[in-house]
Amino acid sequence: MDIRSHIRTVPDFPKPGILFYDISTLLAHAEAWKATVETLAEAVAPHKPDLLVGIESRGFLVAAPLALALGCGFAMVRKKGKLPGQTIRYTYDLEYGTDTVEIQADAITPGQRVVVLDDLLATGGTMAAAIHLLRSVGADVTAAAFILELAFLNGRDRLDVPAEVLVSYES
Ligand SMILES: O=P(O)(O)OC[C@H]1O[C@H](OP(=O)(O)OP(=O)(O)O)[C@H](O)[C@@H]1O
Ligand SMILES: Nc1ncnc2[nH]cnc12
Repeated sequence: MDIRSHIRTVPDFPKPGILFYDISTLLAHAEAWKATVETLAEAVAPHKPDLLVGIESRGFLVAAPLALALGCGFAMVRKKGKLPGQTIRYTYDLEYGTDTVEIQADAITPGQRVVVLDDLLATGGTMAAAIHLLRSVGADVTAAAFILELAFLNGRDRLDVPAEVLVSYES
């Protein structure tokens, strides 16, 4: 299955000059989406996760079916202000401004092996922040995994765990 051919690119979204990589078309194609989840499951399984974590929101779409395929639990890293109970927050720099991610303090059993999922690796800032947050609640983060990476933005350089990627865009 050619997963790349099911990812749509949309110019000038969300602002002029940005090429948006849209996974809606991949999600809508039953066979391509099934192959995506199965291929990611093969890539992630060797990292032996106890738990998968998805980053809001497109990361949830990837991590939840993968957790079912691998027989793992699933936990959420969310944008701030959306999780009940005691939470831990981490604020990180974006190209312009800052963003804040949050997790429930009891989402991880200390020492659990965690693989973090997102749809797309761009600058790596979001994934690096999620990994920082997960470690602060005791996770042993063994890998990050993505459907696609924008390799020309060098997001892997911001990660200190292996990154599993199905489709790489070089330019
Ligand atoms: O590597 P980075 O430069 O940090 O960018 C990647 C992040 O950007 C997108 O999320 P977005 O904030 O657009 O939210 P969404 O998933 O809710 O659409 C994408 O889903 C990643 O989480
Ligand atoms: N170019 C892009 N397309 C889709 N999602 C993104 N998140 C960060 N950069 C993106």
